[in-house]
Amino acid sequence: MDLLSEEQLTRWKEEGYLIVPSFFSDEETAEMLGEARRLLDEFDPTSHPMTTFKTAADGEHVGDDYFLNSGDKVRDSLLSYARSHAGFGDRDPRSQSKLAADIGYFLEPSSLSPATDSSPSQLLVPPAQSINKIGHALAVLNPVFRKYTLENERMRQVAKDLGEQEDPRVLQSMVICKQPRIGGRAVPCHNDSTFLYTDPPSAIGAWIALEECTPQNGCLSFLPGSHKISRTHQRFVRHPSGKGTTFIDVEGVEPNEEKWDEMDGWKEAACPAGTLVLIHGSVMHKSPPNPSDKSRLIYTFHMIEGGKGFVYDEKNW
Ligand SMILES: O=C(O)CCC(=O)C(=O)O
Ligand SMILES: [Fe+2]
Repeated sequence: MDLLSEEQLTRWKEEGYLIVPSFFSDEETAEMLGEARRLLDEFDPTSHPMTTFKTAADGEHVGDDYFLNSGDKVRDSLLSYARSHAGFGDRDPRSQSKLAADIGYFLEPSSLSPATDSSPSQLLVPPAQSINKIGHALAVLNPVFRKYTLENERMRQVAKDLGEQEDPRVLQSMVICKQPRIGGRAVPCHNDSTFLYTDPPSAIGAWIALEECTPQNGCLSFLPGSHKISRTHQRFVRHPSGKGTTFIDVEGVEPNEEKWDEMDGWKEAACPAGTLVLIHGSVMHKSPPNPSDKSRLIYTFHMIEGGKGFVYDEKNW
C-alpha cells in the first residue's frame, strides 16, 4: 500500500524535499532517541584520537585516519546491503560487541581546548555533550538504528513510493547531534550528491527528527526547486595521496552560476520529533548552529541507486 499521497509526491517533485510529520510513532522515536543517548553516554574519550568533524567552510578538510576508517565501515555497509536488505547482521562473522566498537564518534571542535606544546587538547564539556556525530554505518553496526533504516517496512515502502530508485542501497547512516550551546557548527549550503556520488547522481536522504527541530536549535532549511537546476559538478573524494579528502571536478559538468545562499525562497523546515524529511540528492540545503539550550538530535541515512547500471565510484571517500 502506498504511504505517500499523490499530493506529497507532487510536492517532492516540485520542491526536492518532503516533510512527513509523525512518520514514526512516539514509541519508535523514543527508542531511537534513547539509543542515541545511550551511545553518547558510552563514549569514552580516553580511547579516542579526538577527531573533530570539520567542513570545508572551516577552511580545512576532514581527513585523518579515524574519519576515513569510519568511511571504510560505510563500504562494509554497502557490501552487506548488497548481500541482503534484511538479517545480514546475524550472518556477519564479527561479534556484536566488535561491531559496537567500530562506531565512530566525531567531536564538536568547540568542545576541545587547543593543544599546546606542553599539553594535548582537553574536553571542555562532559563527554556525552562533546559529540557532533556518531557514524558512519549505524544502520549496519547498531541493531536499533538498523531496524529503522531499510529493514523497516514503511521506510522501504516510502523509498518505493518515491519511484526514483529501482534498488535502494543504504550508503551512510549517522546520528547528528547539535549539542545545546556548543553545537556551534553550521552545516553550509550543499547538495548531498556531491558527497555521495554515483554516475549519474542518485542519492536520496532520509532524515529523522529525534527531538523537536526549530530555527533556534538548528533545523534544516531548503531552497525549494533547486534540485531542478543544481548540477553536481564537484565530488568529495579520498585524496590521491591516500591522506585525507578533497573535492574534484566532475568531468563534463559545468559549475552552476547561482549563488544559492543569496537566493530568495529559502524555507525553514521546523518539525516535531518523529518527523521524516526526505531530501533529493540535488536540492540545496543547510542548517545553522545551535546556540540554544535545547539539543537537536537526528538520525539520517542516505540511499543510492544500486540497480539501473548506476556506478558507485571507488574514488568516493
Ligand atoms: O542535520 C543537519 O543539520 C544536516 C544534515 C544533512 O545535510 C543531510 O542529512 O543531508
Ligand atoms: Fe545534506
